[in-house]
Parts: sequence; structure tokens; C-alpha cells
Amino acid sequence: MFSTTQIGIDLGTANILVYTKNKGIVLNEPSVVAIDANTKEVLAIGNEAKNMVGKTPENIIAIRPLKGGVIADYQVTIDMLKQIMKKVSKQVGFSLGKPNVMVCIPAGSTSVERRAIHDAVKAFGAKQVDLIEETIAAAIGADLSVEEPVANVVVDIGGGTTEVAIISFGGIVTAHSIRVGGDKLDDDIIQYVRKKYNLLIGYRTAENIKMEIGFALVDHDELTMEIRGRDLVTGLPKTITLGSIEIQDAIRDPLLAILDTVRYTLENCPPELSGDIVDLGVTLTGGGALLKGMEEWLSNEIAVPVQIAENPLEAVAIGTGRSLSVLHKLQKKAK
Ligand SMILES: Nc1ncnc2c1ncn2[C@@H]1O[C@H](COP(=O)(O)OP(=O)(O)OP(=O)(O)O)[C@@H](O)[C@H]1O
Repeated sequence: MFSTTQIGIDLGTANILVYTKNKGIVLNEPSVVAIDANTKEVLAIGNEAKNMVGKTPENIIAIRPLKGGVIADYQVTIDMLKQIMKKVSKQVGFSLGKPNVMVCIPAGSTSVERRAIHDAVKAFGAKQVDLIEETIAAAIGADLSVEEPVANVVVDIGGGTTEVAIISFGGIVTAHSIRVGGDKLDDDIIQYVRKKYNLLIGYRTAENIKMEIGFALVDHDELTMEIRGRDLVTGLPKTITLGSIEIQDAIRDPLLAILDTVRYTLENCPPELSGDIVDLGVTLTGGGALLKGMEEWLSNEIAVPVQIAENPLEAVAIGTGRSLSVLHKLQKKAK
């Protein structure tokens, strides 16, 4: 008899990852879909679609169907999910039997959207489909002892949202989220460069600036970077040099919004669990955790230890996949 393949899907605003128990991460691609604007036909997904952004003829448009932590384009999300299942099935070969699938969905998705995602995965041939909250998946993926009666604090800084949760005994004790994540930092960099230098830059350039010379609000030796864009006055291409101190200023507001959400969640922690936070600290997951100085800045501001999960970008997908076994064990116990 074949054992059932277990698959975890992290349906993120910025990236989609798929994890299987035996093979680990088997797919990691940006949540981008290229479609023909006239026929609405899906032409490409993931890396292939991202590479088309801003470089394609007018009839081919690239869509990020998940925006700001919610499903912005429902039909395209479902189409993307189908393509992903197709890719993964080829790679993993779960033709041997129907897989059990766990999907981690954006926090802001409605019950109708949750149902639709569930049905789309099921229609593709999954044996069982379950949905999981992002912070619980992140905590499991970060190797926190979520089943213990202690305060596990997770701050997941994704593309569209930041979610903060205190998890104890397998459940969320308190949680808060804001629609501010790495994408908002990119937006603010675009606005800053436009205002100060009259230069138009695209999202990919803004993201590169953030990754190369973006810092949380910590003192640091200044870094610089040359960037290219379109001069708004002459309409011609132009190169300028940006410094990390000015970029730090440009992304100050979203960083402070993230800090406020962390503070607010910690303030709402039941007193019995507060002591654990001082001892165990806060764990950062999601790509935003990789912003330079993030760990040091948050730790200084909230005065508790802060650590970054081993694989911040993969923690949710790993936890989503692993949670299948946790759920399975719980179900067995319940029988
Ligand atoms: N080295 C880095 N420095 C700063 N930001 C980074 C770095 N690497 C990735 N990011 C940012 O992390 C974000 C993506 O993170 P992640 O893949 O965890 O999001 P997601 O799970 O798709 O989003 P969400 O949780 O909102 O659905 C993007 O905004 C990306 O620019």
C-alpha cells in the first residue's frame, strides 16, 4: 500500500511555496500570473510571469492576484493554484495516490474565498484539503513549541501583511495583523525617489533598493547604490546614486506601523504568559525579517530578545506541510 503524499502550500502575497514531507520545498515562485488581456488566458505563472512584468506588449498583463494580504483577483488566484498543482504533480508524481493538502491562506480572506480555494484544490484531485492560519504555520515552521502551554510569539512580515500572534497550547491566544508588509516599503521607496529626484522607478528596482541598502531604524555605516529610472521631466533614462540613510527615512512610517502592531499584541498578552515572552523572546518569520537591522531594532524597541527563524522565507510553507502530521495525530487521538 502507498502512503498518502502530504503537501503544504503557502499561498502568499509575494511568493507561493510548496512543501512535501519527503522532498522539502519543491516549488518557490513569485505569486505573479501573466494573462492575455483580451482572452483572459493564463500565459505563465511564477518566475516566468514575473520576468514579463513591465516588458511585455500591452495585451499581455502581469497580475499579482493576492494583494495586501487579501485575494484581489479570485479567478486568477484559482487559475494560478491549478497551474501550481499541475507543476507539483509532475515533480512529485503523486499520481500514485491522491495527496492530503494543507493550504495556508492570507489572513484577510473571506469565508467564500476560503471555500473556493478549498474546492479548487479538491477538484484537482486532493484526498483531503485543510486550511491553516499563517501565524500557526509560521510558528511550527520556526520550530517553536506550539503545543506547549507557553507563550510563543511570532511576527510574520510578509509582502502584503504583517501578522503578530501569541500561540500557546496549539492555538492563538491573541493576534493582530496590519496590511503593511514588504510591499509597502517598496511603494514608499518609489514615492520617495519620484518626489525627491523626479525619477520614475519600477517595483523590481524598489525591491532591489530595499534588499541592498534598506535598513530598519538602527545606526549603521551608510551604503550607496546606483539606480536607473525614467526622468519625469525629460522623459529620458537617468542614473542616480541613493544612500541608505535617505532610504531609511523613506521607509520609516511602515516600519513604525509594524512596531505598533507588535507592541499592541504584547500589551494584550495575558499576564501569566508575559513572563515567557521575556524568557523565550519573539521570533521573526517572512521575508521582511531579512531587512537589515530588523532584529536589533525590534529588540531595542520592545526590550525582549528577538530572533529570526532559520528559514524566514520558508517557515510558513514548512510549517504548513508539517502541520499535516500534527493534525493527523490530533485526529487519531480524537477517534
Ligand atoms: N533580504 C530582504 N530584505 C528585505 N526584504 C526582503 C528580503 N527578502 C525578501 N524580502 C521581502 O519579503 C516580502 C516577501 O515575504 P514573504 O515571501 O514571506 O511574503 P508572503 O508570504 O508571500 O506574503 P504575505 O504573508 O503577506 O501573504 C517581499 O516584500 C520581499 O521584498
